[in-house]
Amino acid sequence: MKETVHFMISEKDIKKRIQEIAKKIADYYRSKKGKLVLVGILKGSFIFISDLCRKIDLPHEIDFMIVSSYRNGFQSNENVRIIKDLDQNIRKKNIVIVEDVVDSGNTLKKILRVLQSRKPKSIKICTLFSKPSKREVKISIKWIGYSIQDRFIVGYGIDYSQKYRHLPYIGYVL
Ligand SMILES: O=P(O)(O)OC[C@H]1O[C@H](OP(=O)(O)OP(=O)(O)O)[C@H](O)[C@@H]1O
Ligand code: HPA
Ligand SMILES: [Mg+2]
Repeated sequence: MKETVHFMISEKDIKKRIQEIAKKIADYYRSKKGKLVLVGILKGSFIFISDLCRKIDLPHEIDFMIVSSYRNGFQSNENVRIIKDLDQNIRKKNIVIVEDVVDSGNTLKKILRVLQSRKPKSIKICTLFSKPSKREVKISIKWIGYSIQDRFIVGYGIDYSQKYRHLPYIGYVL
């Protein structure tokens, strides 16, 4: 049977929340030394990072990584592969990893291990959604848009089997 999408968060609410997070990020880095680089994890973060970066009132650069985890249906596991790496050297830079959803934490654990080894000045994580009840590894997240219960969300860049990324609001599938 085909899944159905139920409404969860409006476009207007997301925009407002992103404005708040962007201000917190700008305030945090304003007096810090070192270049600021936002690293979007594709594909899920493509809309979030586009909206977020335009609200961060500080000079910064944007880069992307593509990682793939082997999934069976709704579940990810610990095998995460880098498909596209960063284009730049991040040594001595301040890195903000921008994610759409942190679920088990396995994707971020792998990315953090790889990026830490390149000796950036700092690495912080910003995610629009976090599902604490699904966590399998401990990940420290500096900025969280929404902490949510265990629902499979879609829209605003986030997919179910590559569908629904284009929805301007957040829904969940059942
Ligand atoms: O915390 P985890 O359990 O690792 O899950 C979170 C990751 O899973 C999703 O990406 P996915 O690998 O589905 O690819 P996508 O971003 O291209 O949709 C999401 O965008 C996160 O990157
Ligand atoms: O809730 C979710 N939706 C889509 N992809 C995901 N990957 C981890 N959690 C989710
Ligand atoms: Mg992703």
